[in-house]
Amino acid sequence: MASTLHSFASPADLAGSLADKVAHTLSAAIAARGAASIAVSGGSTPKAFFQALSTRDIAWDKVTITLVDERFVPADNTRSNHLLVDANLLQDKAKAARFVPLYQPAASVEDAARLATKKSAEIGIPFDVVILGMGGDGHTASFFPGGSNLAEALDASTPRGVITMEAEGAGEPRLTFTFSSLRDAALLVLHIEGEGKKDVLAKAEGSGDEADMPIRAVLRRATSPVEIYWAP
Ligand SMILES: O=C1O[C@H](COP(=O)(O)O)[C@@H](O)[C@H](O)[C@H]1O
Repeated sequence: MASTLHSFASPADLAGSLADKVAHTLSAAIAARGAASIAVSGGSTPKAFFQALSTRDIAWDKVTITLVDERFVPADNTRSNHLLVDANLLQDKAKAARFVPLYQPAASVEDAARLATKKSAEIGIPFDVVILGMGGDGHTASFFPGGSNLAEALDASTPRGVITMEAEGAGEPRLTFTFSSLRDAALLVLHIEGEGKKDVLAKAEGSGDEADMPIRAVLRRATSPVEIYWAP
């Protein structure tokens, strides 16, 4: 599926414009179906976007928010993506939204993945909005190069849901939605910032194995157009 690059003069400009686009998409879904869903990424990039989105006028009580991936750590851990969303997105007007966490206080990360799959199945498919990030190693969500379950995660025939991932570059064991869960969002965004990530994107757009740069699976095989939002 084709991708479109949207470039902005600054991260603040990007955050405002992406917040407007997402708010519009969520509101359209609410008008059509009475509910809307969004799966967001963690990491350092989305903070300003989260803060901008939280101020937008949406019927937030009809919106379900979840994460595309999470570390197997509780929500009070400083590395938790849930904590980032709590502090920056579930604020202001967006306080009224429902949040479905991927982390579950289970005995193992595998048990947590099963529970997260069950709970997230209630959200409805496909997601209205998916916001992906990308690491310097070409990972997206928790699709890490060398990841323990990477082939399963990227296989389009793997059922929708949450699986586990362990990888050298990942730190803690991870929980991640599969590629099949994310590829068909009504609005599928790749949000990246900085010249370094633009170079990584250019490399990913070239030839090479998906396993080396898993973002390639999204760029090559997503069934929705990929809207790339970039600022220096
Ligand atoms: O590990 C993660 O990193 C990526 C990218 O993070 P960033 O700090 O480079 O913006 C993120 O998309 C993913 O959700 C997160 O778990």
